[in-house]
Amino acid sequence: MARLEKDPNVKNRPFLERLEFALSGISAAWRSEASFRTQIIVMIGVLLALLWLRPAAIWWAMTVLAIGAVLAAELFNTALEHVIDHLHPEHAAKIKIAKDCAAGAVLVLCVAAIALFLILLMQT
Ligand SMILES: Nc1ncnc2c1ncn2[C@@H]1O[C@H](COP(=O)(O)OP(=O)(O)OP(=O)(O)O)[C@@H](O)[C@H]1O
Repeated sequence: MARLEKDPNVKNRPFLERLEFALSGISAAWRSEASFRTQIIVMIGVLLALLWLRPAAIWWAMTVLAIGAVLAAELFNTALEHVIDHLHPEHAAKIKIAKDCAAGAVLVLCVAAIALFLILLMQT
């Protein structure tokens, strides 16, 4: 297996190339994860609702943070799944706990984001 930390062709590339790696990760998650696609579509709906409701700037800031947190957690969850499936494709009780916890982290942030949106609706 290639050791990436010693490979000058992979580590510490220029900013634009690292940006391309990051966008490629987002694109891979979009293609492989139905939940990531659902979250993005829901988030677009939430942003359209904000455009219509025109709440105070603080609500925009909190909503954008909540959206970013949910999508970032889903990307971490997807990253973890890929690493685990590559390193240990077999069924294992510990892997179930690891994957369930990662999915639980996404769920916690989704519930918090939904709660934030409901509070916003009650305030406007
Ligand atoms: N190798 C494994 N060993 C034990 N349980 C596993 C394993 N792979 C998956 N599971 C179980 O199946 C669930 C779903 O698996 P996985 O996370 O790979 O699929 P997913 O549909 O992409 O999930 P998510 O909606 O969280 O992205 C896990 O949360 C875990 O409970």
